[in-house]
Amino acid sequence: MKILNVDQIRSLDQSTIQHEPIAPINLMERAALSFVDWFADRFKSKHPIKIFCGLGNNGGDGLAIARLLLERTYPIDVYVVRYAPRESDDFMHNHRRLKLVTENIHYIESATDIPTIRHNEIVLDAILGSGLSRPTEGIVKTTIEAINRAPATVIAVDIASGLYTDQPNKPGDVIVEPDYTVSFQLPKLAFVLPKNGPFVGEWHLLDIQLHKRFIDQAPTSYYYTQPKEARLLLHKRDRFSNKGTFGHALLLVGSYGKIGAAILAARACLRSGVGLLTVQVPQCGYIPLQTIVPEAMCRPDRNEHVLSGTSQLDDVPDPTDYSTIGLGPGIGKAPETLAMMKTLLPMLKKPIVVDADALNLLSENRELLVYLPKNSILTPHPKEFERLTKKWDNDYEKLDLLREFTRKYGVVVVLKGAYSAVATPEGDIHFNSTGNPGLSTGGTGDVLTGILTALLAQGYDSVEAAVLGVFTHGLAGDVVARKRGPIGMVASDVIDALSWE
Ligand SMILES: NC(=O)C1=CN([C@@H]2O[C@H](COP(=O)(O)OP(=O)(O)OC[C@H]3O[C@@H](n4cnc5c(N)ncnc54)[C@H](OP(=O)(O)O)[C@@H]3O)[C@@H](O)[C@H]2O)[C@@H](O)CC1
Ligand SMILES: [K+]
Repeated sequence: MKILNVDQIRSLDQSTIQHEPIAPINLMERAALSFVDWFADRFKSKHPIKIFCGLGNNGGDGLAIARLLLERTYPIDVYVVRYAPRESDDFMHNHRRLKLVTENIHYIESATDIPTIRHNEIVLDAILGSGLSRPTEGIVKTTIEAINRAPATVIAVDIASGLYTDQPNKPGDVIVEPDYTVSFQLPKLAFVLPKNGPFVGEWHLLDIQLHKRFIDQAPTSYYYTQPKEARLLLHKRDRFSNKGTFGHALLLVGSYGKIGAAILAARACLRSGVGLLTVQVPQCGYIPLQTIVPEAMCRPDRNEHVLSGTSQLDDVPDPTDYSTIGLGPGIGKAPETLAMMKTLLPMLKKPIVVDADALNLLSENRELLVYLPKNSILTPHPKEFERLTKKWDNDYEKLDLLREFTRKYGVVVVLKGAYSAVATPEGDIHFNSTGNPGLSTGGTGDVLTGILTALLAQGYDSVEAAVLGVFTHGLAGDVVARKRGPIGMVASDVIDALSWE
């Protein structure tokens, strides 16, 4: 699913009006109706609802919603925040219609007009929407502060008032902090950026049938991976295939005290469809690996405690023996392991997966970055990515850094976190839609490395592997969280819940 910018959203609105065709006021009515359907489905008991409206079309939405809620016998009070002398046409139209059916319309011009909001009430925030052009101030700011202090449930219509759709807010900007954001048709970039968490809450999209052809043709570099799209990436298996068809992966993983990482990556790799798997671990990992993961072949390293590259069976692994390599989980940063990377990386010709301490070794030895084969997948969490690049001031700067890095080295970066971002060498960014806070536990990154290594070994293109792998990893996390709650889950549960259907 595409994520469009604020100008495109405005043009999409116009394109729908022209091509459907539909009158603007009827499009607003459709948006309000879908909002009220969503609301009535969720909030069955008729708690008092306070609807705060601005003077633009977001306010117009609020007024239309108020009328439709009244029709469904919800007790409503409307508060129009009069911050400017002019209202939008569709605001005025809905204002006239609402005045015909209720007297519960109040006007806020100064702080004393702001009502007390109680805990059993519901607040709808329709003060400012995607038309935000400057920080909130004056009576708008004071009203937002009152909403944020209130113990009520707050629902933002389209987007929280004061939050920019696709540009950074300044620290100290006053923005509504909703429990829910209910928006229309397409996600906004603001919804998937970590620092915006308090200003978005749980977000939902309502389909208001905006012009499909416009959306299909609109250029963008931001995407949000939906289940349907992820499923389309999955390769079908031929009845006559054999284990050779699905590749032979090599995992270079583990060190003394971190053999668990090796085992998790290996198990996840096997559960993600790899044909054959060889795991090279330091000698101390040989017995646990062979015992716990009998499906994998094991190359014990000559070194007892860390990976040095040379194995007891033969010398440095010959990359041409393998479809791909997964490098990093649990390897530590020993000089022997760095030496292994220095020997191995220049020998590589096909994309590999790089995670954890392999990333940290790369950030401490940046001259090695150029040896990463094109389209390799790097899976840093934000701190690791910061070490590879530099500190950023806000999430938008982080996205720029991501794009700069993937273009420069021709690699795919999976930046892990809520809505993990898959950044491609072409500069596109795919935000993931699955996953939950339960995945922030030791070992889940090792599981992801195993998954991505398996997909590359099976011949998936790197971007598709990253998008599908991250999606499926998050989905498995969601299945576990539903059963145990996010608090009770561990990385092994995620492997057990992996499903490739
Ligand atoms: N597009 C779609 O697909 C659909 C859109 N719909 C709805 O339309 C909404 C967008 O409407 P909108 O463009 O009228 O913008 P909105 O935010 O209501 O107000 C803009 C006004 O506020 C002003 N203003 C700006 N910043 C300010 C500030 N800090 N403090 C005070 N004032 C400020 C700004 O002033 P200006 O920048 O012009 O000086 C302008 O006058 C969208 O969010 C959704 O709810 C749905 O109905 C249907 C489908
Ligand atoms: K709003």
